[in-house]
Amino acid sequence: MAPTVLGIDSSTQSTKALLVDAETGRVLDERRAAHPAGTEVDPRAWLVAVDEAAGPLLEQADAVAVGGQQHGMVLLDEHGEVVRDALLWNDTRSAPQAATLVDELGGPAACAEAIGSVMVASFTASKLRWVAENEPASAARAARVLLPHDYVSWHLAAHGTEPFTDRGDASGTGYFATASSDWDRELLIRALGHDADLPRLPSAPGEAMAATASGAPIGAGTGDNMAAALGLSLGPGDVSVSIGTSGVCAMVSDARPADASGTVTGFADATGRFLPMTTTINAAKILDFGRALLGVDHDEFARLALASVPGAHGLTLLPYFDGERTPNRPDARATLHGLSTASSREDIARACVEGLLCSLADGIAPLEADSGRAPERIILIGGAAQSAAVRALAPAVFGRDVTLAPTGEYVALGAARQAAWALAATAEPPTWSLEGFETLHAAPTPDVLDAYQQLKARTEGWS
Ligand SMILES: Nc1ncnc2c1ncn2[C@@H]1O[C@H](COP(=O)(O)OP(=O)(O)O)[C@@H](O)[C@H]1O
Ligand SMILES: O=C(CO)[C@@H](O)[C@H](O)COP(=O)(O)O
Repeated sequence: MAPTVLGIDSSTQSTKALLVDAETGRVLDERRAAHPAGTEVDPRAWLVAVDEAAGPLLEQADAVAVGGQQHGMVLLDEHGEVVRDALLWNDTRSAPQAATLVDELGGPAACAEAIGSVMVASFTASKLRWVAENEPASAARAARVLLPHDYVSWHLAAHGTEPFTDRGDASGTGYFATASSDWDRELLIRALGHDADLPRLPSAPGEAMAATASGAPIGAGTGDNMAAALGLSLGPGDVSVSIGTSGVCAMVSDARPADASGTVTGFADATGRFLPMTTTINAAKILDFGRALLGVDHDEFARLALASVPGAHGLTLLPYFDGERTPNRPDARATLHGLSTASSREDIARACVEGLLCSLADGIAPLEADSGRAPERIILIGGAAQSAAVRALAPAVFGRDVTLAPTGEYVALGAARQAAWALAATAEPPTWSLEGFETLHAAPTPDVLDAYQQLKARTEGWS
């Protein structure tokens, strides 16, 4: 019988677990469990969720790996107990601390050179500095700092295992040097005020870092976006656009990014290369907000949006509801411009979908500029890629064809591929063929993006 592997996605809203055939990548079983809402969460809730979703599948797996939401700050004391709730990637309270750290490092260009990215509130280091300044007793108790996926992997490992991580997720902390692929302790100490234990890094991608109590190898795991790239087998010329809690545009690159403008974050990937990315804080929630406001379900919301016209009869939504990260406007709020008494429910739904897609178009353009070439494929994934309106309007707003990936859990699939890699102990991950991709065409609607850019420029400096 072919070996089976378990891939786990511990993302913002839920844990998803896939049991997968290690030779073909075929999904054999799938389970999920919800996470608590909010940007500050007791990390033990993720362990409850992983036990619920993955527990029944773990015994059947020959290897396992975990992809997790990036950047979240898990603080543990010397006994491994949780010091305070984890601050998540979408918690913007640490924006001033991020700006201070960037200054202390010598400005945006120096920061990008040191860690591959210009730090913003999402990065773990800025959260550590926030705790050091605002809750010094918690900072003093912190003996170990983990990322969400490290904490979940450690929970699955046999008793006595030292925590471990990978360079992909580590590159979102703000204390990992992407040039040397190693921790930068000076940056950790600068952020937290003292040294702390950090998880072990693999010496090569694909390495088995530990084993479960029953002896199944555990891969290093990685950040959810790095896992999605692995799950999609993202290749040169591909840009993935993920619409989950966050909106993420990503591509793989052999060159180490260091964008001093801060738009493109220069993370490492899970294969030894890099994953230049742009990320928004407001993505699927824009549609969740719209449909709650209109009191309809996903399907009816999509139907309403498609019943309006390009430009929603003059309605434009700048969707920075909970502050934004790309562009870096942590204190921003959303703006709906152009309402008249003739505006309809259909127009409001349309403005939400177009606002979401324009914010993603804003994320694709800098990746294109950075790589100096037009993407060959723009691949749509994530929960909100299931919306019929998103599917119909994405090629119109982006002004080019879009490749729709078959509905699936690509983060968990990528984690499963990493587990299969650890099991095979080969130099490269196994090749799994993906089928069922569909090309979406539409007539371009450039005026929609123009109106959005004008509103964005007009609201610069507003909060
Ligand atoms: N048919 C749909 N239309 C629009 N949004 C959807 C649809 N189905 C799911 N979603 C949204 O997708 C989001 C979850 O996406 P997912 O990629 O699983 O997020 P995450 O990985 O960040 O936890 C939720 O906000 C949910 O409302
Ligand atoms: O902060 C980032 C990327 O830098 C986010 O993409 C998080 O990794 C959360 O991802 P999702 O839960 O939306 O998948």
